[in-house]
Order: sequence, then C-alpha cells, then structure tokens
Amino acid sequence: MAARGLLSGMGCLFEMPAALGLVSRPYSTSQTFAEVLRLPKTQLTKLVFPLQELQRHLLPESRPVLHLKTFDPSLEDIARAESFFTATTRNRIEYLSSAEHLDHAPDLLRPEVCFIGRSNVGKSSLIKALFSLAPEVEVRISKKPGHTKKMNFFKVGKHFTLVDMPGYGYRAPEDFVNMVETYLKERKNLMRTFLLVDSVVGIQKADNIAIEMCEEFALPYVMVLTKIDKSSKGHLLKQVLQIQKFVATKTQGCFPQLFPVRNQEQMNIISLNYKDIINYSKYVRSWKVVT
Ligand SMILES: Nc1nc2c(ncn2[C@@H]2O[C@H](COP(=O)(O)OP(=O)(O)OP(=O)(O)O)[C@@H](O)[C@H]2O)c(=O)[nH]1
Ligand SMILES: [Mg+2]
Repeated sequence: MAARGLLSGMGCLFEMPAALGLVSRPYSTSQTFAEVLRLPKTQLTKLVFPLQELQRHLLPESRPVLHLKTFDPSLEDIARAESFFTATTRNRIEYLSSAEHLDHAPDLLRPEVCFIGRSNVGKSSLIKALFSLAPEVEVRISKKPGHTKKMNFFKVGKHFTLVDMPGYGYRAPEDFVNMVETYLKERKNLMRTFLLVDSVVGIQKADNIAIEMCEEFALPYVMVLTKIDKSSKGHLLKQVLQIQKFVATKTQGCFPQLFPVRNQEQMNIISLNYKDIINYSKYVRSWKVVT
C-alpha cells in the first residue's frame, strides 16, 4: 500500500514550501504517516513543521534567522525515516537492558544515541512516542520527576541503539554524575546526544552544566525543545530565538537546528529527524556554527 498511499496523500501538498518537493521514488511508509499526509494543509504544517507558523510573528528582517535554523525535512525524508522506527520481523525494536554504570552497559558495536535532560523534561515520553510503531516496547513515563533511575538501552533494528537516561536536577539518582558523566565521556559508539530543554522554562542552570559537559567531551549534540504545546506562541518564539542565539554563539558541537516536540499528540513523525541527524554525526564533531 505504502508507496501508493503516500503518493496519493501527497497530492495536495505540492503547493507547499520547497521542503515538500516531489516524491521521486516510492517509499514504504506506515499507516500513521499516510494518515498525517491526509490532514488538511494547515493542520499538517502545524504538526510536521511546528516552527513554521511562528515565522509570521517575526519582523521581516529577523525572519532568515529562524528560517536558517529550523529543520525542514521533506515529507519524503519523513516517510523514509519512519521505517526505522516501525517494528517488523526484519526490523526488531526491543528493550535490551538497564545499567547503573557504564561497566554494566551492553557491549554493542552499533551506533548509539542517548537522550539527556532535566528530570521531567520529557525524555522517556519522547522515546515512547518514537516507539509508537513498536507498541510492544514498554517505555515508562511519570508525572513525578526522577522516574527513570537507570540507563535503559533499546535496540532499533540493525540501525542503532537508543538510550533513555535518568534526568539531572531535581530527584536525580544519587550516582547520577558517576553514571551519566562516565557514559558520555567514555562510550565509544555514542554518535549523538539529544539534550532536551523544556520550552516553558528554557535553558536552566542544570542544562548549562550538561551543555558544558557535551562541549568538554566534544560530543555532537542536538537540542530538543519539549512541551511546546504548553507554551503560548509568543513565549515559544522567545525561547526558540534565545536558544538559537545561545547555540550559535556559545556552542561548538551543538547542531544548529532545534527540534521542537510535543509529546501529547501523534508524534512518531518526528522520529524521522533522528535518523537524519545520526548521519551528520561524522562531520559535526568538528563543526563550528556560522551564523
Ligand atoms: N504537555 C506535555 N507534557 C509532556 C510532554 N512530554 C512529556 N510530558 C509530560 O511530562 C511528564 C514527565 O515525562 P517523562 O517522559 O517521564 O520525563 P523524563 O524526562 O523521562 O523524566 P525523568 O525520567 O524523571 O528524568 C509526564 O507527565 C509527561 O506526560 C509534552 O510534550 N507536552
Ligand atoms: Mg524518564
């Protein structure tokens, strides 16, 4: 079905921005993304490119700033990348193990990506959303900060391993520093770190420490802005611009494009971006952001 469903769903999208170019090859896509493609244009744009609608609130001269730094994958990219997170017999997505220290982490050669951030920022929720096409994988989330106590390893097919980390700050596990710092510093196959920041409060002191750690260890990392459904447009815009400025002026290893997410909605489409950025990791290590 997939390719046909995707193509027919895309029919109404051709007048959209350049990012939504023609589909040249058929891709297998899940039912979920095919459904997203059938949404009315405004709803689809809001869901897939949540920062795009903020652009009209900017003064004309500041528009390029936001435009440059938002991530606008094509719908074709999205459909392709979604297949990484779709569980099938040939693409097994499963929980592997948990570890309280790097010494107990599974010894894997596959590239690894991890999710770090303050407790309660939404790390586990984002991973749960990424695994929405692998419903048998259990990812625990909680309203209470400090819920995830160990590093939890998940296999994503043959592609990579994904690690859900305990949060830092309020109610962090006692051995957090030993656990997470050692992991970030020494894990050889760590290709990408996703640093989640709550859009309601922006970059906090504890985030600064994590950012300094990523910089010191020369990790290629990406900032993800969570809970965007909880912020007004004005507030969100302020946070986005502040973070983009921060990333451009104060960081070396941070990917310049911000990933805004809301985990309350159909979310797996965001997953596509993760595969794409893993590919960038080879050259981002030495990448200095130019504004
Ligand atoms: N409104 C809203 N709530 C969210 C979003 N993401 C997560 N939450 C909520 O935030 C709370 C914490 O989510 P978790 O995913 O457990 O947070 P965590 O970062 O894994 O927290 P720790 O494991 O304690 O470090 C839960 O109640 C989630 O439902 C979001 O995008 N929007
Ligand atoms: Mg958690």
